[in-house]
Amino acid sequence: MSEMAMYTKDLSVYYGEKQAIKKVSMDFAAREVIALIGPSGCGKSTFLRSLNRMNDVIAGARVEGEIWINGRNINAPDTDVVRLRQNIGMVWQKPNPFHKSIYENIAFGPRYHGIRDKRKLDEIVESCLRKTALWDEVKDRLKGSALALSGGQQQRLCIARSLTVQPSILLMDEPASALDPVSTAKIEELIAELKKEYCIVIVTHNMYQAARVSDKTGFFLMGDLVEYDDTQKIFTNPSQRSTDDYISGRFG
Ligand SMILES: Nc1ncnc2c1ncn2[C@@H]1O[C@H](COP(=O)(O)OP(=O)(O)OP(=O)(O)O)[C@@H](O)[C@H]1O
Repeated sequence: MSEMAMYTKDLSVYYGEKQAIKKVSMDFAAREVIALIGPSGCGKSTFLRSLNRMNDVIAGARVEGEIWINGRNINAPDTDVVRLRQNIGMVWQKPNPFHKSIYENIAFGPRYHGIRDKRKLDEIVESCLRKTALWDEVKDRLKGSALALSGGQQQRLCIARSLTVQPSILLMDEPASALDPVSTAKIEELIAELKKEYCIVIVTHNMYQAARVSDKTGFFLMGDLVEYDDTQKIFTNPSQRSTDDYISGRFG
């Protein structure tokens, strides 16, 4: 059996009276890519955000149920959310590098967590940029502004930034939807490479992308997890009629 990175048990999320996620139980294996798909408004981003407690900062949002990582329910009130977010990195739809140099974007997190030694920081910067295949493209301009990079490079920089604090899980909310096809292909190659080390949960509207990059796929509809299975099964022989309708483009 594959090693488990995380699982949810009866996870529900409410915005005020409205229930956006309905008792979702889902497991995520280490070193696998899990795609979350479904029509707009079905709750994919809400579910993803709850996995590293980002919904805590949304006014009116309330989370019920359990999320287990390393033998702890991270929804418990005594969870150290800063440490939790070290373990679970997040990459957003729109690249959001800091208005700082390429080097500082990567060094920021480790420095925040107490690493001061310049040689150690240099090592982290190089290794994270290598992991995201950016090193050769930027090694001669580490002091240059991150904002001068292309959109695709900025997104890979943001992925590199999320790796600096040694997470085991990466959450990605439509990481390539703002990028051109070549940059998208690079992000997909990167995901295939990163899954050797990390569990990656990705929300995508692009079903071809889900089919290309993921091992397992979860189909959400109106806050319910309708079906969760091997990606190949979901895209060739789903068990539920609504999954079939969605992947065949009959709605959504
Ligand atoms: N901050 C919020 N306050 C109130 N309701 C919200 C909030 N964020 C999302 N919702 C509602 O929760 C439901 C799920 O939204 P969510 O953004 O998670 O869906 P999604 O599947 O990710 O959609 P999309 O694919 O369009 O990004 C929707 O009905 C949405 O209107």
